[in-house]
Amino acid sequence: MEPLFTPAEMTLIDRAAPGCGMPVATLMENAGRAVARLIRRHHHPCRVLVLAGPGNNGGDGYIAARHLAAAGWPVTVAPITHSHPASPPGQAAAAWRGPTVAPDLDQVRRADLVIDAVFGAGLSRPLDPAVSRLLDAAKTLIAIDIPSGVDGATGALRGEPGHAARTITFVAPKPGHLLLPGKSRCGIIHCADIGMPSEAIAHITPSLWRNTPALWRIPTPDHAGHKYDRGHLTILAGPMSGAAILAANAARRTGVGLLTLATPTPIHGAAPGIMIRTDPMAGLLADSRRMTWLCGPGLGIETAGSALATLIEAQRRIVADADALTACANQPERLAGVAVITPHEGEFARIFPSLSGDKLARARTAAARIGAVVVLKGEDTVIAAPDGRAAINDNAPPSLATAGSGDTLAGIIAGLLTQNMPTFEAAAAGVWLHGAAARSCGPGLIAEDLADALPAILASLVPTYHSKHRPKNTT
Ligand SMILES: NC(=O)C1=CN([C@@H]2O[C@H](COP(=O)(O)OP(=O)(O)OC[C@H]3O[C@@H](n4cnc5c(N)ncnc54)[C@H](O)[C@@H]3O)[C@@H](O)[C@H]2O)[C@H](O)CC1
Ligand SMILES: [K+]
Repeated sequence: MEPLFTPAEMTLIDRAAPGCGMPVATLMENAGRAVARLIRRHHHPCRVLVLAGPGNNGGDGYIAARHLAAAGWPVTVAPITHSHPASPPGQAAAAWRGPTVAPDLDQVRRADLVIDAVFGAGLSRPLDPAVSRLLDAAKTLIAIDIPSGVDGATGALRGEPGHAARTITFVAPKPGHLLLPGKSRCGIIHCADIGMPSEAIAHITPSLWRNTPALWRIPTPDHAGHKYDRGHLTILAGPMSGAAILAANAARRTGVGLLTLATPTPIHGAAPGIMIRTDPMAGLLADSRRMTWLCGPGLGIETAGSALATLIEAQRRIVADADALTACANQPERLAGVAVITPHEGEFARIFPSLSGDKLARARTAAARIGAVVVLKGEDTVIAAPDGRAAINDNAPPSLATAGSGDTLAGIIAGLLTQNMPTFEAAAAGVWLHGAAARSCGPGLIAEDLADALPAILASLVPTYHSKHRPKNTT
């Protein structure tokens, strides 16, 4: 699992380090060396200017400068302000024997590569515009820990940070590396091991992770199982039946045993393996095996709203999307009892108009308020559980911004839930699978492609699945 630590949590870890036998100066030495090593690995020797701030981030910059200079690179340091001589960054500055210049635009323009070591975790107020101008003038900018001016906890911009080509952070990435708009300033993100003792890291119990397959486990069918063991998903279909069909196709690829489209009027064009039922919901709900339902895509706002209430009353496991969310505009209490909601920012704002703040905080607050997992979609989708756990997804390509993509995501999540995957894990896995499927399709993606791309992605996650189930070679 890949936890994400806020700057405040990172500070607690840093403070615990000396008590675990790891002085700050050694961590700083390791951090600066890691920065120099990564720069040498990814760039050819060139003129380097280090913009160094007053805190430990600046200290990392001085040490990176020393290691690059020792490797023969022409390096100059431009201190933005000076540090206390007795502090670890002050000592790192004192150990710098190379050229030091005033931070001005000419110096920046003369450099081929600029290291942003101005502020990291300690950013406490907006960046001075004069510093922004320097960072903005860099030909190639490499940020230490986080681009100066990006709030590591939220990804908000405090002032105008530069656009880094790469960012080298330590111990664990921070939420601000994955959340917009901060994410767009980080470039390629590297996380370096600086020898932080595990006892110091253990001071923090993570509740936020990068959404990777280490966070969840995809259900696999049992050898002796039958289709009912893999669950029965019912998807409500309405006037825009294509949305429900897209969701159904994706859900079936996740491995559900049976799938019904419940529709008031016959549907044409659905795959033959999909069951179409035109009887009233009450009849379908009489079958207790119909536990999991997807409500919303293409349904119509009024129908979705009343169907949602019926399903909640019947204590079903519900994924609410699209029209079911719009039906709850300004009335989040109508969602209490659902398992997962999958709003984009517009739908979220309609349901929770009074919630403000960063994306992570809003998703967590909403999840706690309605007692359901919230999948707040976007390039930086946040998955938040009512108990405070959250994940940030970072594998979604921009090609996913296409009609029917959201219906497909809702279908994938509902499909995993149908197979009894725990709710937070099913939502997180669904978001990741959706992104991975889109990536595997490449350019020209249409929503119909996503379901067909799922088997290869699933096989890559469960490598023993095929060999375990392939008949023995008898020749
Ligand atoms: N995570 C680790 O294990 C390690 C991280 N290291 C690096 O240390 C920094 C965090 O260091 P810290 O000294 O706490 O903060 P900063 O360097 O960001 O600067 C704090 C300093 O700056 C002043 N300040 C803040 N914002 C502004 C502003 N907008 N304008 C002017 N001045 C500002 C603030 O008052 C303080 O004086 C982390 O990012 C890593 O790079 C260590 O090397 C050890 C290991
Ligand atoms: K920085």
